[in-house]
Amino acid sequence: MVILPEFCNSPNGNDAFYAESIPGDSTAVYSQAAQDNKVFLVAGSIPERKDGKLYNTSTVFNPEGSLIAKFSKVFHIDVDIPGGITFQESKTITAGDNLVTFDTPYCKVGLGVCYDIRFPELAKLYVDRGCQLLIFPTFFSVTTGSAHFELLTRARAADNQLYVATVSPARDETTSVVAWGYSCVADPWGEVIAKAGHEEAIVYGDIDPDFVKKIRSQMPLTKQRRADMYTVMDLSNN
Ligand SMILES: NC(=O)CC(=O)C(=O)O
Repeated sequence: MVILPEFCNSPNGNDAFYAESIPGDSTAVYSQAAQDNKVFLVAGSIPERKDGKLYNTSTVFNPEGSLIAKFSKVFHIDVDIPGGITFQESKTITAGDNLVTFDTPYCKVGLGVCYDIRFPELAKLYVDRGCQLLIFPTFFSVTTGSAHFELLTRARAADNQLYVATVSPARDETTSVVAWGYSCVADPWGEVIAKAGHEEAIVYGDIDPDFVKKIRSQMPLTKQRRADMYTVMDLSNN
């Protein structure tokens, strides 16, 4: 499986990006690349134009090149951190309202995009749907990435006892939002098993579904939840 970062075909900024429909020129390239290389391709995310609105959408292609999943970012990054980053994604992007999973011969995968990783309930719902791997194409800024990028990757992995892959663009100091970089993969114990620096790189992480089972049987957090005290309900449209 190959994973690309958030906005992998476009600049990222409050309003400076290039949008297209799905299917479109970019997804045609992704489909061909998945087929040529016989891989599952999680094609990061792209600004999607649909029904007069823009979405931040991730597409997934199987090794035959078919589009098998499509997820639009659920949570807007609307933040104002003086001296750091001001971003109002809700001004331009419409939020998605579906959870999306896809099956591979190896494991079931749940999708989020970037800021979605900050909402533990989303990841928890994917556990309930049987996922062993969560994928987040991302574009964290240097301000928030230095504080939270690895922390959130490890936290979602440890509290859900599954693998989490967070994939970032390399850092480019000339762009309006400078990406943090440091793509990484954390395992169900919360350890980082693969990590890039901030420069361009390919990072390889081995996903072992048996290790997910082992950690969950040694420490059965899901069974130990107190449903008599609280619940997280899946009200997603699909
Ligand atoms: N770009 C994002 O959606 C997220 C981000 O930069 C952050 O959470 O920080």
